[in-house]
Amino acid sequence: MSLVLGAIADDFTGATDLANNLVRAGMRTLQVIGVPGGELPLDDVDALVVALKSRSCPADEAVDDSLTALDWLRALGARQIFFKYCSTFDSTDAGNIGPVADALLDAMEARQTVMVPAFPANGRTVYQGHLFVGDRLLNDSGMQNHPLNPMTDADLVRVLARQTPHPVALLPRPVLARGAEAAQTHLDDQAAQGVRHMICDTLDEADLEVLAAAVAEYPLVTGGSGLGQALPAEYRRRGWLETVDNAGRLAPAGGAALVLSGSCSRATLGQVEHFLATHDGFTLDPLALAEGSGQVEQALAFARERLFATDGGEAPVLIYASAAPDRVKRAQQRLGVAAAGELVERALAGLAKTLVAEGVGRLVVAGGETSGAVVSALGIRELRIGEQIDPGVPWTQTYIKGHESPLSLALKSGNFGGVDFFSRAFDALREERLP
Ligand SMILES: Nc1ncnc2c1ncn2[C@@H]1O[C@H](COP(=O)(O)OP(=O)(O)OP(=O)(O)O)[C@@H](O)[C@H]1O
Ligand SMILES: O=C(O)[C@@H](O)C(=O)CO
Repeated sequence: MSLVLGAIADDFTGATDLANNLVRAGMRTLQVIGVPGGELPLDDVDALVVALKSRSCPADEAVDDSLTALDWLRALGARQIFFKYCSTFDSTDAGNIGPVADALLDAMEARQTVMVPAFPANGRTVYQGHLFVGDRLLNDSGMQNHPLNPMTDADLVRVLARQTPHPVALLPRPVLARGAEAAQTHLDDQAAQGVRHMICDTLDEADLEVLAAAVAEYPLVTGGSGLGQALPAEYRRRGWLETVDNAGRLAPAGGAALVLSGSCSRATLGQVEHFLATHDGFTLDPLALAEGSGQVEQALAFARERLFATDGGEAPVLIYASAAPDRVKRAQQRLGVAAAGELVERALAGLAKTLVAEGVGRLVVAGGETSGAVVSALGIRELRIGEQIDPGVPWTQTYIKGHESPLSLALKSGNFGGVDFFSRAFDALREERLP
């Protein structure tokens, strides 16, 4: 069968999150990093997810990269295109969700798309167009302090209207409650009135199923990974997708275990604190990195001593720049937002490169931008998606040039994962190795 879904994700952890849900719904899924230059083995692939780093870059760059990915996916015959962004709608008034969605619609000559950021399994729901994280409105969820794209407005119709010159409207819950046909009729009516972008209410999995049934034949859908969980059943119903066993099997894992965290999201801060209660950690500080005070070398020495010394144990260690909002703000005021972020990303990416070359084989990275930097530094082009650790975060595997064994990699979105995620992730992988 041919490629069913081609997805364009605006960051790395977001791509993995979507790929994870597709695998769990039975689609054999390959995640590629950027648009690949050469041939890919696509015989047994139902969905391809292209991971871009286009969430926080200038809008014109995000548009160019997304259009390149679109051309490639359409040339491979993808039946539907999915523009994946964050379940917390991470963007600024300059974009990039609106400009990218508009450019994709134009290129596909499609009249309308849906915006479905909700991921109920992770507490992201939308009601009356307002995005909630758990029981908090988006702007009161911690996302108002995001280092790169603070989200200070939970009304997504209003947020998106600032990013596009085209009309934006709502597909409200009462319509969804009447089923897929009612939803379709509402979407059609709005399209006939020239509404290009439909923000969709979503309270639970049942709403996602209704939405998936209503939009499975749209050329372009957009949103979080929740919609990705519901679409495969619709593809199967239409005879586009075979049923396969275990779409996410990986090879056994090995090598030293390391966690790198550049995420300052609330969930990550809790995970860092929890991990440090029982494991060793090393703090990176952007101000010290800017002064060139040798922090990266110290972090390397710290990790080598614990991971590779002959009497070193199996215990994972953590190197992190994750910090509370006041510390992040202080660094940003001194260095600038982008420069502070880049310093940290560069340091963590460099550490990943060196330590993987020296024997780290199991690596957890926290933060979407951070994951992007690490994956680029490691030269990773493709990831096979495996077992889920927590909703939205699977183990993945890839082969690094010059290494015999695969690198097992978990890319954790900032706000995903239980409080014990960092230690539990490795337990989950170790269990997989038991006979
Ligand atoms: N102490 C710090 N001071 C300033 N910036 C920091 C600090 N620590 C990390 N950063 C930067 O903050 C940004 C965090 O973004 P990142 O996408 O990695 O995490 P996140 O937003 O929590 O994750 P996600 O995008 O998956 O939700 C990165 O650019 C990182 O380099
Ligand atoms: O949708 C989400 O919340 C995540 O997949 C993500 O994009 C965070 O970077």
